Amino acid sequence: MSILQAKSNAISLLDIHDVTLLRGSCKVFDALTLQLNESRIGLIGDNGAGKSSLFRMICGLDTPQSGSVRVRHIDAHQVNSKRPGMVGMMFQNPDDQIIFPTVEEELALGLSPSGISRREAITRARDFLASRGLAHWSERTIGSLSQGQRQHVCWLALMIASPELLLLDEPFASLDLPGQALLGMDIAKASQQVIVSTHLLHHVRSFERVIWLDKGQVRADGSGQSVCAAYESDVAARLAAQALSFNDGLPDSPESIR
Ligand SMILES: Nc1ncnc2c1ncn2[C@@H]1O[C@H](COP(=O)(O)OP(=O)(O)OP(=O)(O)O)[C@@H](O)[C@H]1O
Repeated sequence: MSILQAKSNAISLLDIHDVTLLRGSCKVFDALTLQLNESRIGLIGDNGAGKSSLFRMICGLDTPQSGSVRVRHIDAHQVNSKRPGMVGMMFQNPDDQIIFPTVEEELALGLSPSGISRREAITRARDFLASRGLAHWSERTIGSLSQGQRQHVCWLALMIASPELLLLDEPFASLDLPGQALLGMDIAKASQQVIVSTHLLHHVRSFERVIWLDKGQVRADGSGQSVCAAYESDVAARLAAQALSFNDGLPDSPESIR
């Protein structure tokens, strides 16, 4: 099914139950439980809150020490073997995602679960790029692309692969304003379940559900409008408190000394 088709009612069920996750010596999640059924879900929170770690568990890259992560009733660590191509992740850093030296080869990789020949996959990748006005990118080497262009390639690779569940980790971070708008429109049109982690709150404010993670815990969970507003108020309060304590620590102004 093409990602460009109108939004359908096909919604994945994602069940995270009582999960504990350690990364190195860091306990990222402790008894985390979430059921994620909405078609658009935003993940927000400070650096280190656990957003990427949640994605890594869902796509089976990290296995929790206890609890379970099930995607459409399949254990996350078995998803790749049982249903190849069911979950797709756009990594925060394009260099963690891109494997092949050219754009068309990278896009063709996403078609391999369909079992078509490499030649056919390359042809489809070229056609897809042409349909996006990017025919001139086909044979471009990844090394010749800017950071934002690489991020764009990562999104194109997910689009052509068309997994049932899309996990987008900071997908807007390096994109210019037109690129952000285009990606926002692509996400809005996608037929799949999409979960977006971002620090750019306007991209998820209209989502039906946004989860604010705070040190691995769910701090707020509700409509995009309400959760983004709660997070912004908290950040504003923290900055105000920090400014106060900073001023407390400053030496007296010359006027007050006189
Ligand atoms: N490879 C690692 N080894 C040890 N600890 C890690 C590792 N990767 C992440 N962590 C820790 O896990 C916690 C969650 O990190 P994570 O990358 O999931 O946060 P995040 O919310 O995605 O942050 P950001 O907004 O900066 O992308 C942090 O405390 C981080 O320091």
